[in-house]
Amino acid sequence: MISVDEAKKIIIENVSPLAPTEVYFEDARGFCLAEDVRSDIDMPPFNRSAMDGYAVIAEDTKTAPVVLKIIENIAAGDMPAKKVSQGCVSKIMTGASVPEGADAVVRFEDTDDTGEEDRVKISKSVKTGANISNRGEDIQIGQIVLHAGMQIRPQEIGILATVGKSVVKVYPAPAVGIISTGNELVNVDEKPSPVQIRNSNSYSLAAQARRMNAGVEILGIAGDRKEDIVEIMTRGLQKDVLILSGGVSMGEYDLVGDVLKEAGVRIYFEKVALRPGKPVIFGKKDKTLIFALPGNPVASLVTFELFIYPAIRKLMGFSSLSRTTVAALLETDISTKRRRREFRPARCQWKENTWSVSPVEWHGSADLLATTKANCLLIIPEEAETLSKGQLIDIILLDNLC
Ligand SMILES: Nc1nc2c(c(=O)[nH]1)N[C@H]1C(S)=C(S)[C@@H](COP(=O)(O)OP(=O)(O)OC[C@H]3O[C@@H](n4cnc5c(N)ncnc54)[C@H](O)[C@@H]3O)O[C@H]1N2
Ligand code: MOO
Repeated sequence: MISVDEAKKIIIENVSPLAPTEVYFEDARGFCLAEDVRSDIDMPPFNRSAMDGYAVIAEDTKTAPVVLKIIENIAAGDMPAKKVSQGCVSKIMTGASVPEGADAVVRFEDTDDTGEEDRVKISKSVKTGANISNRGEDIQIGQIVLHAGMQIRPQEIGILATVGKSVVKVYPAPAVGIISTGNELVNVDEKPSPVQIRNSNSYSLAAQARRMNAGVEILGIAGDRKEDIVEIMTRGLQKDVLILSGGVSMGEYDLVGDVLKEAGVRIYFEKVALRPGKPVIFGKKDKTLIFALPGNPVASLVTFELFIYPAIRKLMGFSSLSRTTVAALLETDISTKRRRREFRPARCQWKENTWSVSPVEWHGSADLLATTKANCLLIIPEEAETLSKGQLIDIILLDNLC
């Protein structure tokens, strides 16, 4: 049996990024940029007022309070028409172009009314450059503003808009197919008999993959007969990633491993030293990555986050592949089972300048409801004999906000 780290390493070594594709920039959120993006403009594109006020010659304000003559009113988007000369000012709004001659802006709050429409009293002196953002101080024309490999978040979308890059090259998300196996499974809208259960794994797995932007097709339920699994798997092998759930342990009807081998899938591993999720298969056929996960819903959820998450991140061109892990203070003692690395549903919160974590009440690998109370997985190392309240422990954050 291999370790979690070895399993991850094998997966990562056997995944290559998908070929980049062009998308409209508004659709690029969450994807990894596949090209450097340069600016076609300076930002700001002109010397710009950062405040509503008066464009002045700083020298004229030295003797403030001083009364100066207003020669123009410049709004954002206006081209200034007049040069500011000694003794004169232009009224200017935030975002407007600073007129020739002016070298500072005095805020409205630092002026007083004179009672005359074309005169203003400057009550406070300003230094040269005050309240002016200089042309090109943020971005210079030709500068690389976004680098290949960056994740496109809302702020990168804004930069793409700023530099007029409406079509951008990204690594696409994979097409994912999901098959659940098991004679006991029924569809969501059916009432299970006393020996049946509803298929939940297909939907939680689909949601996990969709949250990464993947295109998902739920391919259906295959009964525990080789022919059933083979038939539905043929469709799944067209995908970039095929996920199967159930039928991977030691039972007489656990046929997934055999079916994969008979279909010519190269199997890299079939068991990993972890809890929950020991029986987990990773294989590959042509370009398709195949993950066969244990049927127990928490094992399915955890093995997705541990193994499929990094595989999809790599397909999508990212270099950071795993979910965020942080150290947290354990709030209770925990008894360990040892030998396999354990991942327990837990709840963390930011308290007194540190993360604190407690395991949630959990009845094992089938208890999916417990995970709805969790926002992280607490990691119990293979070798840990006991874990005590107050010690630092690694946790994997499952949500953006905890
Ligand atoms: N003799 C052994 N038995 C088992 C072992 C073992 O090492 N030796 N491992 C156990 C572990 S650990 C797990 S996890 C399970 C994994 O079993 P399978 O992947 O073969 O899964 P199934 O037997 O098909 O199902 C297990 C459990 O999960 C329910 N299930 C299955 N599919 C779904 C679904 N789509 N939605 C919701 N629930 C599902 C299923 O009804 C079972 O209750 O094996 C142990 N046994
Ligand atoms: O490891 Mo199984 O995955 O306990 O439930």
